[in-house]
Amino acid sequence: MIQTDHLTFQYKKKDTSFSFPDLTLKQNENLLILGKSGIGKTTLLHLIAGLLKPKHGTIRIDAIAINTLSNRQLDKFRGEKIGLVFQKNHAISSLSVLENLQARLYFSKHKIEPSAIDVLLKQLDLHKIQHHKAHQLSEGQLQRLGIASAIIHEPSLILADEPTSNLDDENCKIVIALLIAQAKKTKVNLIVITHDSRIKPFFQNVITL
Ligand SMILES: Nc1ncnc2c1ncn2[C@@H]1O[C@H](COP(=O)(O)OP(=O)(O)OP(=O)(O)O)[C@@H](O)[C@H]1O
Repeated sequence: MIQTDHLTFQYKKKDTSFSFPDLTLKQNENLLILGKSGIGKTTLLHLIAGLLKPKHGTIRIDAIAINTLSNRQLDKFRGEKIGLVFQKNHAISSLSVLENLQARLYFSKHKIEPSAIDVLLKQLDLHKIQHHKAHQLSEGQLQRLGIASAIIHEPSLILADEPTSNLDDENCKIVIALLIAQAKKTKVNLIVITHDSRIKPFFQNVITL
């Protein structure tokens, strides 16, 4: 469950201030946030992820007002509860697919059954290349590794920043369907921000900034 109230933000040394519409997502609900380049989509996603602090307003995730947490509490909260899918891959290039996932799990301190890693590798069609180093992977494989890394620790919120903008139509559909299926399977909220309107039909809740 996510709720934002009267969120505003201003970057240091920047005149422009952002004022965001209130968002409410019940358990299992997904949201697509559209908007033209520079409107503040990534800023909003980073506020929800606790990577930025709002100037005013509140962000509640599972009833916890994250803007009241200390930086240390926030790091812990984010590591455990939030799965971030970035536009660019953040895989460690010298590690294999499997090692990247194990590293993500290690840092989240979350324990899962070893068989659950296998299941995820299969679901994301990464099992045959699980021992390949990240630097050997294609863009599509890296994108799927990015999704696996974002959800391996079973977060309660998945946030995806432009997950499809570098993908062709077919891979765009595959990636968005995977994200939605994963969110449904683990009964968590999914928020996607993009200017890629191809993915609009996949979402019931859509807002444009
Ligand atoms: N760290 C920063 N410091 C100062 N200004 C920033 C910073 N990050 C972003 N901005 C500015 O804030 C505005 C909104 O940026 P943001 O990245 O949130 O937009 P966006 O809607 O996600 O854009 P895009 O679709 O191009 O990624 C832009 O004008 C950008 O230049």
